[in-house]
Amino acid sequence: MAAEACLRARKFVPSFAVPFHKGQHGRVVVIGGSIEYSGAPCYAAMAALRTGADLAWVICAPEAAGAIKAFSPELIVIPGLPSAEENERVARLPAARRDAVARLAAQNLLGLVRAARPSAVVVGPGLGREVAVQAAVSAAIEMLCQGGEDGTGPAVVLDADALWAVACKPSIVRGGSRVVITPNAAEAARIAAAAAAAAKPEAAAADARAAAAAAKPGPAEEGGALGLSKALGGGVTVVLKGAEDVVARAPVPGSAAAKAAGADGADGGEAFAVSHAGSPRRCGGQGDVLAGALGALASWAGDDLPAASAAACAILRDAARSAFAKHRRATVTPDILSELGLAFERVLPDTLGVELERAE
Ligand SMILES: NC(=O)C1=CN([C@@H]2O[C@H](COP(=O)(O)OP(=O)(O)OC[C@H]3O[C@@H](n4cnc5c(N)ncnc54)[C@H](OP(=O)(O)O)[C@@H]3O)[C@@H](O)[C@H]2O)[C@@H](O)CC1
Ligand SMILES: Nc1ncnc2c1ncn2[C@@H]1O[C@H](COP(=O)(O)OP(=O)(O)OP(=O)(O)O)[C@@H](O)[C@H]1O
Repeated sequence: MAAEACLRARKFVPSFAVPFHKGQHGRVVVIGGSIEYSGAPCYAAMAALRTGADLAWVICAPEAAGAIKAFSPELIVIPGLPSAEENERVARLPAARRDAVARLAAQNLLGLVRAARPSAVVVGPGLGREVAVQAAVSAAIEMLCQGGEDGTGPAVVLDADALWAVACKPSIVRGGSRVVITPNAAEAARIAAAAAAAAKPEAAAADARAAAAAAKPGPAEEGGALGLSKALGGGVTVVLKGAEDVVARAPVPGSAAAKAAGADGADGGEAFAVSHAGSPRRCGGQGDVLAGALGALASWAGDDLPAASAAACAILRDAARSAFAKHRRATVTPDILSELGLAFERVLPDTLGVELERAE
């Protein structure tokens, strides 16, 4: 199934045979980066570029902007998230006032996102969990997942601390058909517990948060990813990361896909494991690379986000394996970034569309 999904992905990768201008192969916006975590958004944005996107933005906390700019001149850096001072101020506000401030901050954030005219938005790497940042990003995710007025908005990839926002309020992704979430075992357990708590009659917003906080990671089996997509209302693609990555998407109840599946007596949806050989090294940041690579692939995938996800997982694993072969125990995430181009061609061969001159 993963091999079949990669075959699907080969069909939507843009070729270099056709003339195009800067931006047409992907404009990826990463929302993340805080004073503690400035590496994660860099890894995600650089992975989008190394996978083939033309332009990458990072919208980050003002305190992180200098460090992110210093990482690479390739990145367009916008200090558009609430500052540490703003986080302290908002944390002292009463809840109702906090919501109003969050809505305004979310509108500002979306204004910055729209100005970039993105093909994909990756939310979460290095975002942190400060109150004002989480409130603004949660409201922004909810708006992004609605897909814009004509339903043709950018693909949305939610990773790392954006998944904390989903665990606090699972309904923010409901109805999102061009949305991928990329939880590790801990993040999947939080979202599953929160979605189950939120589904109970008369559940309060605090119930989901309490259930998420108490959740413990369990075994990541295939039913887990499909079950998670279903618990989130279907339509959302889930990439459950682990020793093998499981990609799944349940149909939205009442949709044509759900009705067709129901006629067969099945629940429907798609679920498969990506077990492409990876690296034994578990240095931090590999999830960020996956999220950024997925941002580029999702830009081209239209509705086929399971195929984009399968390809991104296989490419990340292949690149990590190559990096480990060269650097062994010294492998760090930038080594994996350097391997993405060749890994892409091994996983999705014959997608360049042009002949390369052979070195003598
Ligand atoms: N250089 C940088 O800037 C980097 C920044 N980063 C940024 O850091 C932020 C926080 O991200 P995060 O992944 O540390 O947070 P979270 O999900 O709470 O995990 C911690 C908890 O979950 C558990 N746990 C984790 N994985 C598990 C597994 N597979 N299976 C089972 N358990 C697992 C783990 O368990 P423990 O280690 O305690 O056993 C612990 O309790 C985020 O913004 C991210 O982008 C990183 O990207 C790295 C590079
Ligand atoms: N045990 C494993 N063996 C091989 N590959 C793995 C293993 N665990 C994770 N991976 C690969 O690493 C990728 C990132 O997974 P990981 O669990 O490290 O994410 P994460 O915790 O979100 O990372 P980050 O450090 O960026 O926060 C996965 O997509 C998967 O391909």
